[in-house]
Amino acid sequence: MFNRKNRTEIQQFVVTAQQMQAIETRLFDAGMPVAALMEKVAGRITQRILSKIESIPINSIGVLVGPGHNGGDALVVARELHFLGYSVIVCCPFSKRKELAESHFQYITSLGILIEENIESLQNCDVIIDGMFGFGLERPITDELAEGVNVINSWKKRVFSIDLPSGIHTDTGEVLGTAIKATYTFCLGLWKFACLQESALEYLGKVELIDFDIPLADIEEILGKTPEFRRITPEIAMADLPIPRSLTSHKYKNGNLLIVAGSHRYTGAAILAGLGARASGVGMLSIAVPNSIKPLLSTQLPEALIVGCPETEDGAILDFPSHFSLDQFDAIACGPGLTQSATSLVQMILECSQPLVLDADGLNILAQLDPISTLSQRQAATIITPHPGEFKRLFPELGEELKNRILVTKKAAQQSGSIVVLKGARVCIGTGETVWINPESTPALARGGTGDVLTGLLGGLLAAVVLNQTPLDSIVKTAVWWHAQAGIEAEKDQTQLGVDGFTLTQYLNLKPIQSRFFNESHP
Ligand SMILES: NC(=O)C1=CN([C@@H]2O[C@H](COP(=O)(O)OP(=O)(O)OC[C@H]3O[C@@H](n4cnc5c(N)ncnc54)[C@H](O)[C@@H]3O)[C@@H](O)[C@H]2O)[C@@H](O)CC1
Ligand SMILES: [K+]
Repeated sequence: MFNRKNRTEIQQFVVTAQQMQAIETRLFDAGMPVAALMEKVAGRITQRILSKIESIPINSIGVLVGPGHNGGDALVVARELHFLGYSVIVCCPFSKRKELAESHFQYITSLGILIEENIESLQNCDVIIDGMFGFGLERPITDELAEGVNVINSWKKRVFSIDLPSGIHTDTGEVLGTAIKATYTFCLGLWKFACLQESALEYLGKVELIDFDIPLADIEEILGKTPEFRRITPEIAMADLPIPRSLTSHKYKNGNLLIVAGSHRYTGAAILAGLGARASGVGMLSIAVPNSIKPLLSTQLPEALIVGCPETEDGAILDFPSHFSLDQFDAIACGPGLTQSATSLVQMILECSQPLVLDADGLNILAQLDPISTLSQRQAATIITPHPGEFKRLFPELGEELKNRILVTKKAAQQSGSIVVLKGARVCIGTGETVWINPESTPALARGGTGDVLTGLLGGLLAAVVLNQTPLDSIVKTAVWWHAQAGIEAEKDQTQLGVDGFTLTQYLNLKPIQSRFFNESHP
């Protein structure tokens, strides 16, 4: 029996407009008629829209139609909804259409479907289907068309965008002039970059992929055997989580992590990183902090070995205690709350030969040390976790390119030879060969302290997998996805304002996060 599960991997692939066009061209060259494909795709879009509107009372549906094949899709959807008995109003504010769109336009005219040119004519519709532009948008939306889009947005109706919200750049996700604010975006065939770019987030609404059976061989031909840009799925995120443990497992097999964090001023950062590492299940945890805050850490993390360190006059770590060796650790996580006074310590850590997660002040100190050459010289893997501000300090010449977060992450990873975790609403992970993007998160995580938790979690997983030689980038995906899912779960219980760093740590080991994966992969 045909098993559709082997198509779940297409949920991972992310394409540019150019790549999508190249893939579709292969289908057409192989003999798939363009009109047949449009018919098939629009049929699936119709089904998806129906599943969202079945339970709500609908008097009429407005369909916004553009001049190209996005408009063609919309016309077929309009026709099908008409045959299903819905009252449909089509609005096409263009006098010229591509041939196939024109043909559908003529046919729906013959069916007596109401056709208007003025966008205001959709004002009384209960829902709007946006088929104005898809990946063929080539210039900003201006003048009357822009006014029309803004009017639609002002109605705050339920809007279903076909492929992309009209006005969104397919690759950067930027708004070109203005853009439709969708309630749902049904991305067609393969995920477009824009669906994972932060600049488009306020416009996308909920995003869903509509698979239309592009053969995997055609995808592979254009994207290669291991596509460069990938979306993290639950299966991918959990694949390398080091569970279940062997029945004869012991603490030394589950990683030995050293966290270097905190200062007299930022005590909490060390605690939150420690709690993040605790949730990772790491076998052995040591936390190096300034001597004066050692008692506090011991109270909060009784299982950890707290290493009290000599401190600077302003309460930062000056150095490790004498006879302290970094060699005993499987991995090091360094940075949260150190302050910039810990420069010599960070320099020493950068020179060690342990895999390293570097965050926060660790990154600010690195920024002053010729970051690219320092990172390139490291003998072990380095994972850096900058937010955009830290990123600009580390890679000033890439600062301007931050509008395309996916591409800029790739460049930074290639230049530095590190795994780059660019933080934000859609975290991008650059490994040199691949950029992974986390598709789900919550603004509840946008507050101080949640990053410290990620550093600890990442460090703990890193220490655990170094021993079993799992590729390190795989657990970076795990940590980023897991952290975001914990935020989402915490928000459900605690509201969007209730997810402080400590609360977040209490949700990391929640069963629903792991069962979500198991439910999806073992239905
Ligand atoms: N290629 C295909 O056969 C398939 C395409 N599909 C649909 O087709 C879409 C792509 O179709 P197209 O390549 O025709 O592109 P679009 O339908 O996105 O738009 C292209 C048209 O818009 C015009 N245009 C672009 N920017 C404009 C602006 N700012 N103001 C006014 N006019 C502007 C262009 O001159 C062109 O006529 C996809 O997004 C998807 O919805 C799907 O049906 C699947 C198959
Ligand atoms: K659209």
